[in-house]
Amino acid sequence: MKIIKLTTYRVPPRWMLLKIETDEGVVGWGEPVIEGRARTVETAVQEMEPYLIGQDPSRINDLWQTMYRAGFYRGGAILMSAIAGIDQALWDIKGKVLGKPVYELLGGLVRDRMKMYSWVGGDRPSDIIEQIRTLQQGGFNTFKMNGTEELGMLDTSAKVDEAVHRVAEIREAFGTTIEFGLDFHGRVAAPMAKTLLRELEQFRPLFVEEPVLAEQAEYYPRLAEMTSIPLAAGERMYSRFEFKNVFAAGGLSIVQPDLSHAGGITECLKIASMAEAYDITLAPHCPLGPVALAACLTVDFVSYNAVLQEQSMGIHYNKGGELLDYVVNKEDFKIVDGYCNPLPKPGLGVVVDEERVIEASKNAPDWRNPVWRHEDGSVAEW
Ligand SMILES: O=C(O)[C@H](O)[C@@H](O)[C@@H](O)[C@H](O)CO
Ligand SMILES: [Mg+2]
Repeated sequence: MKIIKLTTYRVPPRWMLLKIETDEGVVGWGEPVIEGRARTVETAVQEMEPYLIGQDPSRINDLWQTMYRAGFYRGGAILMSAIAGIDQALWDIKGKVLGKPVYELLGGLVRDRMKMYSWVGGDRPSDIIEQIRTLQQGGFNTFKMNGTEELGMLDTSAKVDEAVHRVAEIREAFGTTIEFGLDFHGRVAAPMAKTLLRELEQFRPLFVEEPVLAEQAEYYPRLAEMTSIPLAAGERMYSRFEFKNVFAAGGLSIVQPDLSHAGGITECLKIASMAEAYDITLAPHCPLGPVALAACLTVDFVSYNAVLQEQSMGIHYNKGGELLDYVVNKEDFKIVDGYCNPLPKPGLGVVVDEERVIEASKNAPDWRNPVWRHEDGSVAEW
């Protein structure tokens, strides 16, 4: 079997799907994308083609290593997202050829169902209580929200109170009948992280995500020393070569690689097992589409330390497109009592509605995240 064609489709709300075709008619789908840089990743995928066209798609390990090493420069959000989507599609092909879901090729299920969580509150966390109540009725009991709005590197007690008050209201309304993570989203600089973590400690959030920016990872062990709140990070780290330093330094309780940013299934499996050696749990990042989610679930169902899975149904980014818009087998993604079952179909388990994808790609938006500014006019972390 040989790879004969790669086709990318940028589709609403902000995703990109990749179709890899073979000379024997087996097709694999992947989701290579960096939110807000879809066209850049699309070019990176195209630049990977010389390593792939004419090659045997079953040799995923050799193709992965070639894509990673042969271009001399390596790593980073763009190249690792391109490799990620291609890797997902290659695993999809392998499973389809062998007639098995990919998790069966990786040693089989380590659990029967996977715990999912849902975003609430949007970019500027609001209406959270109502949104939690609605999602609770749908069976969710684990949520995530932004911990703050814009925050200066050094900001006021009033801003700290605002963040703390929001969390106090949630605990007041729901007690411990729900759990929630707070995503600092890189908006909190090291000087403010300590203050916020100290003030939030009493409400026991399930985790605080990106307590500081990934480029400040040396703070993770220092912050972990002063709080019992589990610290989570990983969506802006792109290979095991980045994660190894963070694992060795300590401080992270939850690692959140993104299956569409960190080299795909092949790489994230390695990251997951490295994390397990450090007693770090796995909660793959996934505010993206159905192929990315299926790739996450593939890794979740074979990783002992997988504890939580993000999914994008109803997320504030999904304007103009929803998680299941482009799949035929919607029922396979059903979430019951906050859990998702393994996807039973061969490959990644996603049946892509190709007509819908092609149609939607005709007016793909150039999604960008907003540019926020502080009161003094300087750019703010979004
Ligand atoms: O935890 C999450 O889902 C992420 O922080 C998410 O909000 C961002 O990755 C966003 O997709 C970037 O455009
Ligand atoms: Mg996040």
